[in-house]
Amino acid sequence: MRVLITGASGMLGATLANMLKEEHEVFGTGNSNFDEQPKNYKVLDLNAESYKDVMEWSNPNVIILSGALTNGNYCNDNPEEAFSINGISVKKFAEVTNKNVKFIYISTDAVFPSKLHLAKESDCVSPENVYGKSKELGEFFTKFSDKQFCIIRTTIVGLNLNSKKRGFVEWIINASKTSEDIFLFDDVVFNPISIWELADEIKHIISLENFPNEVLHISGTEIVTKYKFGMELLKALKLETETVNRGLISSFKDRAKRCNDQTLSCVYYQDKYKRKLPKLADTIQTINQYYEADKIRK
Ligand SMILES: NC(=O)C1=CN([C@@H]2O[C@H](COP(=O)(O)OP(=O)(O)OC[C@H]3O[C@@H](n4cnc5c(N)ncnc54)[C@H](OP(=O)(O)O)[C@@H]3O)[C@@H](O)[C@H]2O)C=CC1
Ligand SMILES: Cc1cn([C@H]2C[C@H](O)[C@@H](COP(=O)(O)OP(=O)(O)O[C@H]3O[C@@H](C)C(=O)[C@@H](O)[C@H]3O)O2)c(=O)[nH]c1=O
Repeated sequence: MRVLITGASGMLGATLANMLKEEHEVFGTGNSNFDEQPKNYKVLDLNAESYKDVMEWSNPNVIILSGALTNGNYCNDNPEEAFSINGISVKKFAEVTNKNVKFIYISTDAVFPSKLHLAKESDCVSPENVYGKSKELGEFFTKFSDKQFCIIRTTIVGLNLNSKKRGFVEWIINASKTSEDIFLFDDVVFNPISIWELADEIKHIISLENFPNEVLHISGTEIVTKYKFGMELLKALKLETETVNRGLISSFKDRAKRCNDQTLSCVYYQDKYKRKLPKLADTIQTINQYYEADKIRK
């Protein structure tokens, strides 16, 4: 299959491109070039008027829409840009593709409000910040396109293949290595899945004879606070935990509102598709495996 992945310079997209290339012809786009970029890679600004060149080049059977503005504070300060990149871009892809092309839209727990614990696919969305609202718009254009679609809501953790980037996990690791004090939220809960484990699920979904055509929650099966996650991660990686402090999201006033309950129920997906999603220890073990492999490579 020919698979186009947007956000292929990002944390999830770069790993997806790497893992899917074993079975598919993969084409990736991102907003900038990077040293580790895959073979078939082009810069495509999702704000651009036309996506024609990229569509002619990749001619995909499946498009994985992973490209997004993910910085919640930046989205709040720049709502038009956030709605354009995270939402309207999906409409533009729908307009330049025929109805046989399948869409997989990567969405987020942030479409739900804090008051929902273990949000289900059938629960009403009600985002609390611009980032969440812009992802809700992306879901809308995915659902109401003429394509077969799968919207995956998730909460991911992992390492960046793109050495210019640094996410949540790298932030915790680097702080430990440089003895920088950090405050991890002990009042925010989530059920994380690693990018490699999620990529395996996406591989499975692409291989299905009957494409899902629905919203699916795909994440880890255990709930932790961000603080506990950070501590468990550092212990597994045999790194110092001394500079990790308990923080409270409620004391971070100067930023876009975030939910303190980011949990997603993955029961429907596991039951219907007969899949076993990872426990926290599996997810941390997977990160450890890629972290060690990276150390050896470097
Ligand atoms: N990280 C998380 O905690 C979670 C993420 N998600 C969703 O998962 C998906 C992947 O997230 P993640 O990999 O962490 O994101 P990253 O922030 O790591 O990567 C974002 C990607 O989008 C690209 N992008 C940003 N702006 C533009 C633009 N104007 N035009 C084209 N491409 C652009 C970036 O390109 P460039 O590198 O050039 O800037 C990059 O490739 C997203 O859709 C996100 O909403 C869902 C739940 C949790
Ligand atoms: C989690 C956390 C963040 N922070 C600070 C640093 C960090 O750069 C900033 C933003 O936190 P996060 O990166 O976790 O972003 P945040 O917007 O909270 O998390 C989200 O990410 C987006 C992309 C999603 O889709 C959501 O599902 C969600 O996981 O807040 C802390 O100081 N302590 C913490 O424990």
